[in-house]
Amino acid sequence: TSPPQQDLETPIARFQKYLRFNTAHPNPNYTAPVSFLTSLAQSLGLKTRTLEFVPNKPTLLITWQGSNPSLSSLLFNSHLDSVPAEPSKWTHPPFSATLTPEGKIFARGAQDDKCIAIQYLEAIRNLKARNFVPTRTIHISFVPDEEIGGIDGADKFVKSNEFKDLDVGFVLDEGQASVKDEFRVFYADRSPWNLIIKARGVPGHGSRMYDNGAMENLMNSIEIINRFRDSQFDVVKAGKAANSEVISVNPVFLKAGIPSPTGFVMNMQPSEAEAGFDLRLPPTTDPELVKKRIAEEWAPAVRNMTYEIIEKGPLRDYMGRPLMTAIDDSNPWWSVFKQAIAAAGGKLAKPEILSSTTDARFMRQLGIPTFGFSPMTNTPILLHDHNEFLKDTIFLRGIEVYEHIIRALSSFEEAGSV
Ligand code: MET
Ligand SMILES: [Zn+2]
Ligand SMILES: [Zn+2]
Repeated sequence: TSPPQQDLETPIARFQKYLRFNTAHPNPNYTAPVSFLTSLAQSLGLKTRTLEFVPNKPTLLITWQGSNPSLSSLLFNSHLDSVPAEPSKWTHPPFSATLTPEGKIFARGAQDDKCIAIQYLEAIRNLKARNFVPTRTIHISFVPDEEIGGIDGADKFVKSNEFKDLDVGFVLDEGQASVKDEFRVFYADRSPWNLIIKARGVPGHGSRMYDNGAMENLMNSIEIINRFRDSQFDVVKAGKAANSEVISVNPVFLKAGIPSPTGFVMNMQPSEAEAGFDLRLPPTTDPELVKKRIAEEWAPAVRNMTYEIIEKGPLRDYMGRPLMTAIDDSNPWWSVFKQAIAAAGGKLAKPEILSSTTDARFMRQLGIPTFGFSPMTNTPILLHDHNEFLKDTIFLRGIEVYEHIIRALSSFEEAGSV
């Protein structure tokens, strides 16, 4: 474990220091980590800028100037925030960044995604120490609010004039751990929708059986939604598609009943009942078909149902195309990226769609080729879980991988116009 007066002389110590800032929702502390990252970047001779599109929600932008400013730049993105943690369910406090004798660093954010933030900077430190000079300019962004949808974070950043001035040609954002020896790379995310369905119905005595009660109407809908969920999950269970290639719909809250001081009134049937769902749509999904299904089957007016869909971000790019980055010869960055992983001595798994969602969708919306990548092999997937950890050896290896990636991408001159 770490001494109380922690020095910052090693990459692991700097990673631990960053992990100790509590940037969990609902009250993330953004000020302290931004000032830590700012001084870290300045000690490396990098230019820093803090942009504040919404008060108290800073985006930190770090720049390593390239030798040829006429080429488009590279952007390495990560988010400052994390999901909450329940300390009582953890073996080590979630913001202690405890390093165990077997080299595991326990912290909320160790995988998602504070590892890449420090790895980007450590890779630059090492490249600078070897007098490497990038041809393309390299930007690193640290954005707020990814975990709550990115509306005040990456979305505002990519739509700003400051972003336009960066002339970004290619983006790397976070990915996900790999349980195998191969690195995973993501060319698309699923898009999130929040769905709230509300039933109204005939109220009445708890003892009566009658048709068209609110609870009955809601439960009918839940059964229908669950059948759809099964139909999607069966495809995955049969091995015909990955989790991220089907539509997921999972109930996340239920709200009904007439409250009483001891809980709920038990002999009255309520006139209203509500349920909330997390939906994730693969990039090629036709949203109109899903909306039709919701209107006609999941929350039909004939069963006294109403609904609200909250689309958390874009589904299509500015040209109306699905938000997918090409993984063929039409995207020159793909082959440069592949070569960089090979040069690092790594193996790359088949590119995937990410089951969850990242800020990459906002960059893809602009048509900028964007991959999701977090260099974690042989690591259990613990994002949003209890006891999230990353092994020191995996973290350090990731720095080397980014050195190769930055070297290759920033020296790539052919794609001058992309
Ligand atoms: C709702 S926007 C995405 C937030 C988070 N990264 C998730 O996938 O759940
Ligand atoms: Zn993340
Ligand atoms: Zn997350």
